[in-house]
Amino acid sequence: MSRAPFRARLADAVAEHGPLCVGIDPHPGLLKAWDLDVDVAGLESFTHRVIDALAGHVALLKPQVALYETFGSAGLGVLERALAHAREAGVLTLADAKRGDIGSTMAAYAHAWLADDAPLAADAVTLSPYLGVGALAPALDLAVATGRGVFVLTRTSNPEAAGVQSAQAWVAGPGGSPRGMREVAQSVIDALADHNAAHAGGPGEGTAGAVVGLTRGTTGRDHGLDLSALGGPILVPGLGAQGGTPADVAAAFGAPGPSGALGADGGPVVPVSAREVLTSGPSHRALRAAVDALNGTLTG
Ligand SMILES: O=c1ccn([C@@H]2O[C@H](COP(=O)(O)O)[C@@H](O)[C@H]2O)c(=O)[nH]1
Repeated sequence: MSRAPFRARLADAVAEHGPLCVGIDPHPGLLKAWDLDVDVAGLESFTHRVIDALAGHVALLKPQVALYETFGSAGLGVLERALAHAREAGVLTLADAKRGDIGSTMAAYAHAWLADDAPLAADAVTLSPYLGVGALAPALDLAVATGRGVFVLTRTSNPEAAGVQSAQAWVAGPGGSPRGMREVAQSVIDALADHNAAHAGGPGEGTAGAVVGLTRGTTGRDHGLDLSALGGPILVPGLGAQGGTPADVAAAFGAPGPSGALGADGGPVVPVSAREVLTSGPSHRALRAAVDALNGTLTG
């Protein structure tokens, strides 16, 4: 099936609804707070309620795959039906699966989340680059072919990540040309930028997005990364429950552009909130009000 590139579809959705991505994170405590049992039926009710409340109201929904996997095959069944429901309701989905493996196994992960005929296909998937960005090629290639997207972890929002992601490494550029010493997180951004540059103006334009977390060391622009050449969307987790604020988003990524999308360099920049929005549920009206309030402050 031919569809517009994910980045263009995301930019349109952000222009229509605002930049916020809502995480669907059905933690046991949230199920209980919504008066649901902590079982597969509760998981299903919670998930479909979020989709019914927010489809047509938010740019992107991000189900957290771990919270479905924990229920085994029945939980993955709930996720499969949820992704189909979201597709029918016309809202973009990002499966937060953080996959990454050697190339031959990566091809199976890529098919699972990004192929047209895959039961769990989403509009985009999160990937981990710590087996090498090159090992992610099957996912990047399939995303280009199917008009889907990937978001690769670069600087995550958790404090434990600094030791690996901020380490200095000697890295080669395209074709083995010397690039020199780089922070690991920046070297991942550089590789994603190379991928996007190779597809500029084509059907895979902006396929490679980056995850740049909000809360660790972000005051002003001191996430410390040069995102100017990325040419893809940026997912910014850490808003709300992890302590990040809309002011931190603006300080780190710049003021909203004319379409309401944050960030001048590439983008769109899509801040994520799960628990802060979800604790306002289960009423549809309250969930929408929480999204409106956050989108208002993010673009205000
Ligand atoms: O660096 C990262 C990458 C992913 N996440 C995920 O985003 C949500 C955040 O949930 P909140 O309730 O808004 O804190 C969650 O699914 C994380 O696994 C992240 O937080 N940081």
